[in-house]
Amino acid sequence: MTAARSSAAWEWNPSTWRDLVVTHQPDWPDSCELTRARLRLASEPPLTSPEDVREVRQALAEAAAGRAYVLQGGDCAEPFGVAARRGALAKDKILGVLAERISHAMDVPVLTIGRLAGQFAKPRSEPTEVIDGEVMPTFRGLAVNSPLPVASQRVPDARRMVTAYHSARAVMDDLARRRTGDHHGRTSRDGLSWRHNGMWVSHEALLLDYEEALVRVDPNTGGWYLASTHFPWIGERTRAADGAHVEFLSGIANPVGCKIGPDAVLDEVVALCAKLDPERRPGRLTLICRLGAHRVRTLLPPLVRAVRDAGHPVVWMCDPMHGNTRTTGTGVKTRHLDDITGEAEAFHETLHELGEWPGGLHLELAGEDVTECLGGSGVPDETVLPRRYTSLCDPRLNNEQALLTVEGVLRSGLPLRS
Ligand SMILES: O=C[C@H](O)[C@H](O)COP(=O)(O)O
Ligand SMILES: C=C(OP(=O)(O)O)C(=O)O
Ligand SMILES: [Mn+2]
Repeated sequence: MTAARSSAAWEWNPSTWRDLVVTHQPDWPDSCELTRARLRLASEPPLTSPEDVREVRQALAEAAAGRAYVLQGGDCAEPFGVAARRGALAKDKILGVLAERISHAMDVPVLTIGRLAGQFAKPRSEPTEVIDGEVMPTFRGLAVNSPLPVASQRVPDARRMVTAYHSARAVMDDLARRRTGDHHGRTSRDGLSWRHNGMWVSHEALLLDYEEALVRVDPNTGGWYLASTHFPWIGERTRAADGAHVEFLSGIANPVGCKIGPDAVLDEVVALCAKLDPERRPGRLTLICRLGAHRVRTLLPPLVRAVRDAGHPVVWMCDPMHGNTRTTGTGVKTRHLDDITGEAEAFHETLHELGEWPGGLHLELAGEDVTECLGGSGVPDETVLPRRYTSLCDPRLNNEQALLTVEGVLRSGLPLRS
């Protein structure tokens, strides 16, 4: 941290993160291409409006107050182009079905948020991998490199960030067209459901060169907002309270999320909350817990108490995917539906016991009949996994598995709104 950062006169701007330690950024080999990409992105139209960002924040405040539930889902790593557009519509459809089911059972409005229109960058455990005897950089999301198992294609290419933006924009345009054709009205609360027509969107704010270039000024308030998405989140690997990612998200007006994994230290989480939600505003901060099926009952209570004692009115959301990833004997990354439903159920029960509202569920789901996670009628055992395993990164739920996860949550004695 520089001396300037600790002084009271320090003021945030979209590039103050550059003074801090930044992890999980690609080693862009061509700095001229990087500069060109940043300038190009900075000149493009925003993908979201300050009004929409405010509306999502208000909706999340309802979830923080126990009056709404959030359903967030989509790919681990999003494809480009036509596949992204088809995928977004498939996700909108399944999230809508799940939201109706939850809303009906819980008697609360459900806010749906896609993991899309920007979910193009991945933090990885290892910088390299060996494929057919050749060492190559790991795939880090389509905004960085190609998933093809060819070493030259794995070199980071900053021009991909511009392609990512255009892919996201095509998805946003599709969703906007869908919205116009829908007669329910925005975030309508008629009937049991509360669905933003065409979904709100979110992604992990990992690639800070991309995100910085898409910060815009809200002409009504003069403040900054992130125009690459409605609801950015920080991943488990980049949530250091004094790190660059937290600094970056601390200055934008959007509601923000942060993943919390099993290694989180309570003091760190409290420091993180202080930095991201200094005004303790409902809707500003969502903690997306991914603790693992076998540890959630032990780890969640002290976490909830620490955040509550610090006075942050967060949305408590459950990600039952990332704490439950396994690799099969043949090297296939998968997740067991029993672990996923187990963590989701335990999360909801534990929050209920603590007198807190379980505010939502964060899923990696395909919206298609994939065979990536184990369980349900379609994927009874590991031999089925290779049949339709199309994920670019982590294994996603198919529609049946997603529905079974939701039914598990609803069976877990989820408290009805008081
Ligand atoms: O979800 C995304 C992460 O990038 C992923 O879980 C890390 O996976 P890895 O251990 O295969 O790198
Ligand atoms: C990388 C991800 O999760 P986490 O940061 O929780 O590991 C993800 O959501 O794809
Ligand atoms: Mn993932």
